[in-house]
Amino acid sequence: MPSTNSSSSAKPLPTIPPYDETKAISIKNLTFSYDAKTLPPTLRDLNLTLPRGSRCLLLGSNGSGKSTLLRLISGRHLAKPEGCITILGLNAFRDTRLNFHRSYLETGWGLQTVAFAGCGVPLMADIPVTSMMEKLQNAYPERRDELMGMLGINPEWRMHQLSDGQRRRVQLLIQLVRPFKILLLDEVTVSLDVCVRQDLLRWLEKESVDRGATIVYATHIFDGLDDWATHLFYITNTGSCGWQGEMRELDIYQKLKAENHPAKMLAIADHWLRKELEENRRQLRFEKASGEMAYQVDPTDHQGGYSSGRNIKMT
Ligand SMILES: Nc1ncnc2c1ncn2[C@@H]1O[C@H](COP(=O)(O)OP(=O)(O)OP(=O)(O)O)[C@@H](O)[C@H]1O
Repeated sequence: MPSTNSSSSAKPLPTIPPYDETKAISIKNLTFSYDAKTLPPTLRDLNLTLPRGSRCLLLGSNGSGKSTLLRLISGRHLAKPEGCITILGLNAFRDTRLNFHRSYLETGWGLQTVAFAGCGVPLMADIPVTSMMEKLQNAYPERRDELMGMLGINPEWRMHQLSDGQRRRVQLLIQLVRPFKILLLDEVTVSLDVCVRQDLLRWLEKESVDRGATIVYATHIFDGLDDWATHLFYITNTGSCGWQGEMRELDIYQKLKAENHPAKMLAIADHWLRKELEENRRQLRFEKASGEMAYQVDPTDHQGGYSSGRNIKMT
């Protein structure tokens, strides 16, 4: 697509003071509850340090707190103790300079509107792709063209006529077009086709290698991620840290790599999350058996009433 503007039209971004590049993202003793008075903590005593240019996968079961952690890093929630999360050396919640250097993409911002730098833009209006956040797109014409090519976006597409996957490609274009230092991704590849997803992952890797962008990515889809991440952060189903560090420090990963395992990340996730699931099921059976739930188990059912439910009586 021909450029309509020169890249010099991009306004200079607010500068970030020099920071320790080994700590692009730094989290110290983070415990977070949505309502400290009535709810137990969602996240417990988390610590994480990510250097500039790292790509960190967030792994955890449903409800473990991945989105919550990403929202805290993105500055949408206030973390306590105050200042326990710093991004590029700045307070993740309070420092508005970060709005220009940090990008956050989540599944939920999906289909109706996209919030970007405080503006709501309809994603389903009868407008062409080129009119979506036009000024922003035109501020970075080379990057826009590169992204449009990579995402296979036709500039003539009209937003109200797009499929979910096509609309998500446009969302990615808008959120990625301004060069970011920090990128937070919450399961954003859902509904992308397999080729675009692979190309996006490669493009993200290039951003971190060439420009030193730091990326945190929460997902349950591990295709194409076996050699993508430099770091891994596993949140358990109690919101605490199950494992964190560089991939090369993770023994099970090295073992699977040596075996040439075809789906290393999937195997690691399955190994850890299945343990949690089995423990959950065991506790559920125990609670049922001890009558703590609204069920009673028929003592003749040697499966504890769990497997078929046929011998469970409602109290
Ligand atoms: N606004 C909220 N108020 C109260 N509790 C919340 C809120 N949002 C999320 N939670 C709870 O916090 C916990 C973590 O939710 P979160 O969405 O961060 O998990 P997740 O790891 O991203 O899950 P998934 O893999 O299913 O997307 C869940 O138990 C959820 O019910």
